Amino acid sequence: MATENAAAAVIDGKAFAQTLVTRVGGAVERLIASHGVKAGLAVVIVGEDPASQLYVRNKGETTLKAGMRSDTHRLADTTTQEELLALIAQLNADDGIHGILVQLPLPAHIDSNAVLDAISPDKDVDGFHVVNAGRLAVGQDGLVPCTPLGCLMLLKDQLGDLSGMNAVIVGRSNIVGKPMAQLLLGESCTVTIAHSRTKDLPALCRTADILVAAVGRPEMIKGDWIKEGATVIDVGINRVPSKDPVKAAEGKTRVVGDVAYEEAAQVAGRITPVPGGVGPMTIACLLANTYTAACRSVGATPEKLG
Ligand SMILES: NC(=O)C1=CN([C@@H]2O[C@H](COP(=O)(O)OP(=O)(O)OC[C@H]3O[C@@H](n4cnc5c(N)ncnc54)[C@H](OP(=O)(O)O)[C@@H]3O)[C@@H](O)[C@H]2O)C=CC1
Ligand SMILES: Nc1nc(=O)c2c([nH]1)NC[C@@H]1CN(c3ccc(C(=O)N[C@@H](CCC(=O)O)C(=O)O)cc3)C=[N+]21
Repeated sequence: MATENAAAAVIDGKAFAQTLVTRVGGAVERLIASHGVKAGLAVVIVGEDPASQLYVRNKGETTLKAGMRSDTHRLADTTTQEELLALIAQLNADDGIHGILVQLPLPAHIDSNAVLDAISPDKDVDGFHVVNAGRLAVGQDGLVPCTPLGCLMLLKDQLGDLSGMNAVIVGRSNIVGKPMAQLLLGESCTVTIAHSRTKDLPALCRTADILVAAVGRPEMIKGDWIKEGATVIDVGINRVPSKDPVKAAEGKTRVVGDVAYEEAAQVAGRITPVPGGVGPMTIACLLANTYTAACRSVGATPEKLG
């Protein structure tokens, strides 16, 4: 039965992420004290996309906040694949760098898979290397993609044991949908992955106790697609014109998710907002992965953070 004026609990990813960054900072300090190693992250960005520049700046600032080394390599969009591969080889060989992130998307003249697979799997803090995808699939320790890892932390914090729950993931990308499915399967959820060819997506979504939206289409998932009381994780980051027509005409934008938040919040039990939900968790998990990689590089056991 629908409750009148029901409103979902808002999952505060921003606050959770801040706590996680603080915890990573403490663990980083202890690794310096015990092993003399300061965790270091290198971020590589090719080209001038303003949204990418913003993410890269946020990542750099948060990395420093956690007491880590943060190097940013800004390359022109005319950079050749060979030049990029040479930089990665140099970072792979650098003992002070434990994590390497190459910001996606890359310019069209560069083969992204070739670049991602050139990163040493032990430094692949994005978890995009085929070896880390394989480790996740077979349940071995590796590095897990940051966005799905952050979503899982929020879900476990909210719901505790996830076993037996029906999880529907909308989106099958290698960076979000597929690894999210592996993680939830690992938690003994019953997992369904939906995509652009899925039949009757609204009906499928209504079966979900856990609904993860990673589509890249602004506010596509409507309130009446959601089962009452479900937990909704909105991964989408979409820039749309500002609500104010004057500001919109000036080119001002706002960020919305893949879920129609206002109506979904009337039905869901819990929901992540955009902004302030999954996005900040992605950055916090990037730091956690860099710390984990730094520990493994010296044979230390990483502290449990999530
Ligand atoms: N918060 C964060 O930290 C991050 C947010 N994002 C955001 O998450 C979203 C998804 O990103 P990403 O996974 O890279 O996106 P991709 O574009 O790689 O994948 C989108 C997926 O959605 C599916 N899809 C597209 N249209 C529909 C539709 N009408 N019905 C059902 N499924 C559909 C596609 O299906 P098909 O395979 O059939 O084409 C595809 O599997 C984006 O908004 C992105 O900005 C991404 C990374 C990190
Ligand atoms: N190699 C690689 N790894 C990535 O992890 C990667 C990438 N490439 N390319 C781009 C996407 C996108 N992404 C985001 C990370 C944080 C926020 C984030 O912190 N968002 C805030 C602010 C949103 C805003 O206002 O713009 C929030 O949601 O609250 C968003 C998006 C990482 N990505």
